[in-house]
Amino acid sequence: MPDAVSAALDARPTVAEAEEAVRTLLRWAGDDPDREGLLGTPNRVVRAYGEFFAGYAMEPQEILARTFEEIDGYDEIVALRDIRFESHCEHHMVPVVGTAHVAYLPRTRVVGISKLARVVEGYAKRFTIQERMTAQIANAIATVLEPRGVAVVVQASHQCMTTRGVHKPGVAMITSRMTGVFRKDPGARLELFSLLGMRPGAGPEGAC
Ligand SMILES: Nc1nc2c(ncn2[C@@H]2O[C@H](COP(=O)(O)OP(=O)(O)OP(=O)(O)O)[C@@H](O)[C@H]2O)c(=O)[nH]1
Ligand SMILES: [Zn+2]
Repeated sequence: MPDAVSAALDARPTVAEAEEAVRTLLRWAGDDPDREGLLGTPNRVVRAYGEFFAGYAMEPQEILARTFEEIDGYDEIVALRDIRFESHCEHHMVPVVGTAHVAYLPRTRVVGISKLARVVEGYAKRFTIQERMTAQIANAIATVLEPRGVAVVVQASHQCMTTRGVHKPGVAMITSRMTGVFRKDPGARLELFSLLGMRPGAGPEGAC
């Protein structure tokens, strides 16, 4: 875990301090935190934050640690498509919701497929930007599995663009990170896109 993240985890405020911060924001919004309907809200928000930001306590590289080597020479792409995730934009602290496609070309070992989805969760459940999250997912898989290549494609809708600011609903942000053969070999990339049901050059389908 990067030192800055683990230091921040160690220095977490108490529940009471976090609840007080929510009361301050309620007052900033123009409401009265002491009215009946809002009395339980600070504690609910603090518990919701525990879910939204569970990724800070996860170590995605450890999630990938259990691998299987008995694969009888399997040397084709392994791909997991449409992994839904919920994240939060680090600039506005509002939701980012989307899907990730994660693929790799194994060298000698594979990982349990649920672990790929857990790695997405581990990086999504933080304050982040989509580019960094995309790179972190790919880097973790590349580092631990040492495959011949990793590909991560993320498509998401950012509420900071849909519910405020520029107000552009229906806009999808698409990011990708390719390593190894997927970066170097256009044939491998084409095969990947065909497995994922994507046509190179075509527009994205099903924007969130
Ligand atoms: N590259 C990138 N930008 C993001 C992401 N999430 C949010 N943003 C953008 O971060 C930028 C922050 O810009 P600022 O000008 O500092 O903030 P702002 O005044 O609230 O900007 P507006 O959103 O344009 O109202 C905005 O353009 C957001 O759309 C992300 O995952 N990646
Ligand atoms: Zn934002």
